[in-house]
Amino acid sequence: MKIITSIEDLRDQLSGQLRTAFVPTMGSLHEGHLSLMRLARKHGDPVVASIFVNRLQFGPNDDFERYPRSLEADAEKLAREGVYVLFAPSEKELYPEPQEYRVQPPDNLGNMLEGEFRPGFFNGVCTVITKMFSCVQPRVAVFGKKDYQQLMIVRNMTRQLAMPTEIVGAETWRADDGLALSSRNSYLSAAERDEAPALFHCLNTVADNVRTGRLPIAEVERSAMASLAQRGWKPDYISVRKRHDLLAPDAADLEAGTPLVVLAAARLGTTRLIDNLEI
Ligand SMILES: Nc1ncnc2c1ncn2[C@@H]1O[C@H](COP(=O)(O)OP(=O)(O)OP(=O)(O)O)[C@@H](O)[C@H]1O
Ligand SMILES: CC(C)(CO)[C@@H](O)C(=O)[O-]
Ligand code: BAL
Repeated sequence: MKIITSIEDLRDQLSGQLRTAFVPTMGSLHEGHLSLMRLARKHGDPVVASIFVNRLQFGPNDDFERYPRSLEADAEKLAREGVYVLFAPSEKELYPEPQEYRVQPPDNLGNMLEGEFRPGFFNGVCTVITKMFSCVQPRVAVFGKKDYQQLMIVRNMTRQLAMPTEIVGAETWRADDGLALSSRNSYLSAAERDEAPALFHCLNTVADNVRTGRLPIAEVERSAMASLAQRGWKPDYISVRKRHDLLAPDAADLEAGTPLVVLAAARLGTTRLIDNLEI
């Protein structure tokens, strides 16, 4: 595996490649990331991964400085997965001047859920992904469903901007107790790690209650938020949405059996976790 830090070297290395499969990450790699590499291999060749902790998508009080970084261990894991190139640019390389040209997702999708609680987050994601795609020129790129709204926004962006990259979604990789793997899980204390699967259990309860249809959805969401809060969590949202546009379902949607997903974000101590479940 080649570790490349400059855009120019990356272009040289990948010139003439028409089937590149790309997996962008922020590093601190876990089994969920590695499952994305394996899926990428099924969709193209060579597989290119990136590691870049993108300051643009962090708010002023977010964990940019604290975000875990482990480039050497990450590179070993990627090499074992048969990744051809690891692109790991410095901030100076990717943002040599203030990034004034930005890619702004539409308000409806970009300002709800994660966008509401992390203002500017999706602007930062869309901007860095557009720039990464311009560097790597992938035919396919793989994103995890754990970041459900991000996957949808990136997919819509590539379609509306006619980018020549197909977006593939990967299932969420979980620990045996149900917790979605996430780099931020490393912030959890032992006691918090024991508590953390409650978020996924809560999503399952919501899904069960929506399926039975006995309670109004708003009531199901409220009671899920309350039960997490009672366990010491600080939930930002637990929300049932339509899978295709992430809008709240109305009675006609429920009647028609429109596919739904429940999305959640909550703080456990100082760690903010997100997860979701297709119903
Ligand atoms: N458990 C998982 N299963 C499948 N894909 C995942 C999982 N965790 C992360 N990914 C995907 O890996 C890609 C890179 O994500 P990222 O580097 O932010 O990792 P992360 O574990 O989500 O970290 P964070 O703690 O920042 O949320 C994204 O497409 C993300 O959706
Ligand atoms: C897609 C991404 C690598 C962009 O920085 C990041 O948002 C992530 O790791 O999910
Ligand atoms: N996993 C998505 C990137 C972020 O939370 O900043």
